[in-house]
Amino acid sequence: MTDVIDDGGIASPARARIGEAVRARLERNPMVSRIDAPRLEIYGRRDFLNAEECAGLRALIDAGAQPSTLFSGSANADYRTSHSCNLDPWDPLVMIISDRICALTGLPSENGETLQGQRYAVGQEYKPHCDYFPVTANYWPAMRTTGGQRSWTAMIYLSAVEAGGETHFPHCEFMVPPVEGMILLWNNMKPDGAPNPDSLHAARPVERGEKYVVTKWFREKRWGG
Ligand SMILES: O=C(O)CCC(=O)C(=O)O
Ligand SMILES: [Fe+2]
Repeated sequence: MTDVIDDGGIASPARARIGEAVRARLERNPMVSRIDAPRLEIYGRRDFLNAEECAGLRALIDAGAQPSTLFSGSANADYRTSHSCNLDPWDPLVMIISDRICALTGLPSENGETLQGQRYAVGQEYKPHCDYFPVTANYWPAMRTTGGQRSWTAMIYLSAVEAGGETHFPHCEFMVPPVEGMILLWNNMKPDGAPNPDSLHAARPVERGEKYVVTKWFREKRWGG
């Protein structure tokens, strides 16, 4: 590829400002804890959703779940073996939860992609990946003009898992076991606004039980262009 425009792969004052604003807001919130990882900005908050809200979202996922695809649309035979679906953005519960995530982070709702639901059965996993877009990918030109790079990820665990199913950050040497109702928030960018390779993460295989999550990815600009 000769004409890659690498404005999504390098430092960016605009993306740095997004990181700074969210970080400042989360640091002020007494319900939110920073996870101690020197090279990654990552925060957690328990009881972000109550049991009824988790059950409601699990039912929406059960109703819509299809075998997961990868963003690239490539075959995902063993890379992302979960079932997933985009949740209806006009569903009242989805609207409430999306608004709550925006209020927690301070990020504009128009920058947020549709909430995506995911369900992992025993043995299913999502192998190590970064949520930001590689600028060398064939889909980057389209992403550039429809909101640009992904900045923060917000992910909520909707079920406890009896064994396995942790979200693992291998470069940071920690993993988070699912806790029903807990939200995890991390910045896919470094403080200077360049993609952070240390945000690499995986969903470890579920060993016992069933894992449900919803994920919301925030673009640096309005999603959809
Ligand atoms: O299920 C998890 O723990 C991680 C999910 C994830 O990485 C994603 O949806 O991008
Ligand atoms: Fe991810």
